[in-house]
Amino acid sequence: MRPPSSVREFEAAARARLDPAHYDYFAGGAGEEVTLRANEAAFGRLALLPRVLGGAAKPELGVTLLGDRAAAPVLVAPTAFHRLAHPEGEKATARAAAAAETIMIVSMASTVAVGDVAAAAPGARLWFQLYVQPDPAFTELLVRRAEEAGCGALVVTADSPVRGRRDRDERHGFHDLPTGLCCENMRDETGRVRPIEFSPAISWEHVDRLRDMTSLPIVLKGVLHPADARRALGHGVSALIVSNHGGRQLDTVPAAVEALPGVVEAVAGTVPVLLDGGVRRGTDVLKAMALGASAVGVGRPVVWGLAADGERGVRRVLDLLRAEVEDALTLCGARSVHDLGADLVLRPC
Ligand SMILES: Cc1cc2nc3c(=O)[nH]c(=O)nc-3n(C[C@H](O)[C@H](O)[C@H](O)COP(=O)(O)O)c2cc1C
Ligand SMILES: CCCCC(=O)C(=O)O
Repeated sequence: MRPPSSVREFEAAARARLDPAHYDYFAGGAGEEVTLRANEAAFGRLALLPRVLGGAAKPELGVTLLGDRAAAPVLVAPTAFHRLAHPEGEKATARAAAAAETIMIVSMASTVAVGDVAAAAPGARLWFQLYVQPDPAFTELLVRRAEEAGCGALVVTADSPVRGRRDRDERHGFHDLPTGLCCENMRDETGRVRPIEFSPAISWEHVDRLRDMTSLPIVLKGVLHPADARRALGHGVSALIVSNHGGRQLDTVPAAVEALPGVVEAVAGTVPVLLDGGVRRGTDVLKAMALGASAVGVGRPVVWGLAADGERGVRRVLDLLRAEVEDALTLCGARSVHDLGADLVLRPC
């Protein structure tokens, strides 16, 4: 059979393969899914205003983020439970990310322990995503595991003081991983798997504690308000990810790309600003970068690739997006992803 030739087709292929409860877990959002829809729709409303006669034979797509090089400005956003999508789970995703020469942010809720992900994918550039746990000693254990696995950054998710309310999961009664799968990073010293806890009282002090705990760069994920972006700069944060968690946390917040310009303006070039949410095409990547993002993350597209065809599927999703970015860049008359300015994008009035 012909391999899918777009992220959309990968989603259809994944849907056909997955248990409906698992598809809905991956696909769904919080509440009325207003934000989930908005993430993609907002990219559609932005028009590109290309330049002509300015291209390069081989446009520059590579970016360096916190010392890690990515061949294209498309990272693997952290998503949980990859073994629900494919038996090889995060190992397959990491191998594909390594082959595509991009950075994978491993979810704390991975179904393969971060050390085993690293061991399975030599050469992979991994960052580790953390939900601060109410037990500080356990949080520290997770940080040490990420360090030992060779992760290059700690991505602290700030948009989830509680888990978002997702009707699709309620409808299916999907609350736990099936027998045989678990969040492997959550084993304590005795090997017992702890449940992931959310921390309603998570605060800037937790970021300070993490800053004291590790020399890894800290990336704050889930920032939408410019005032929070400014505040983060005073807490030793090395990068920000503008994200609404793919519409899975607080519903009716703005689309990620709509919140991006305010955050970019607030940090004024002091730290890189990344974006995730709704990126499905190379043109979306260009729009985000024109509005000031240093790179983007993709969540569901990677899961669709994994569910459709394991490592090969993820590799193809990442390669497709890379090829689309290259194509769009050339059609926009730009030589490099570093040359894009806000004048490339016409915003609706
Ligand atoms: C199935 C799924 C699981 C996710 N798990 C996590 C997670 O464990 N940690 C986290 O910080 N974000 C998680 N996210 C949010 C993603 O990192 C990212 O913000 C979002 O998927 C981006 O939107 P996109 O799916 O439209 O690309 C998850 C998203 C999805 C769809
Ligand atoms: C306990 C795992 C949470 C994963 C997550 O962040 C999500 O489903 O959005």
